[in-house]
Amino acid sequence: MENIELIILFTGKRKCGKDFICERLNNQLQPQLCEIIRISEPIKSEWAKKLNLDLQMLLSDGPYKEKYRKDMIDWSDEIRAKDYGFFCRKAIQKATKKIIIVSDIRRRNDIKYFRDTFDDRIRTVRVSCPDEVRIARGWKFQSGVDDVESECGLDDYTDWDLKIMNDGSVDVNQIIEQIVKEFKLDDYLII
Ligand SMILES: Nc1ncnc2c1ncn2[C@@H]1O[C@H](COP(=O)(O)OP(=O)(O)OP(=O)(O)O)[C@@H](O)[C@H]1O
Repeated sequence: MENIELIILFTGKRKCGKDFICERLNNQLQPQLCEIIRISEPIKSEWAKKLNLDLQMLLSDGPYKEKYRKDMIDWSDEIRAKDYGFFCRKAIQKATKKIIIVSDIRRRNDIKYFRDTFDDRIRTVRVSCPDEVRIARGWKFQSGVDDVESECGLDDYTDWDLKIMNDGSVDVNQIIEQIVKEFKLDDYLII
């Protein structure tokens, strides 16, 4: 983890396009230098082990993960209550590259964990998108998921290094250019 130079934390509501933007950014950066990690990965792998489920299905973006989302939130919150950095630590421990993109920051304590551990190597990005666009992308309000801390905990957080509107009106290449410029990632781009 001493090797890490920069960790970019992405956050935003369900279906705002966090994962989409992170994948596009990562694809433009040199693979030996940059990687995406997901806090949901250790949550899902522990959950899959516990219930003997198919981890790959759980990791994919589809109805399978939605079926278990609420139960995973409730269960992982029990673990966080004892150790708020548990899943963040597990996720970052596997990282090996210099530039780390975290695609699914959801809580103030997630930011706190990274801030306390990596200090000025952290950058934060808030991705936004109107509800009607999220709906068009498959979002449907779900009680116990959309009205709990994992969705709303960062609604009134304001200390973002960068805010992005991903409503489809801006070309995603422009969004990536903006991120590269803001965080001085030019040296890491694929030439
Ligand atoms: N700018 C965009 N242009 C076209 N499609 C997009 C754009 N942003 C997101 N999408 C599509 O919208 C869907 C939801 O995006 P994505 O999975 O990245 O959201 P998310 O914020 O990671 O959601 P969740 O929190 O549910 O994991 C995906 O199918 C993705 O391809």
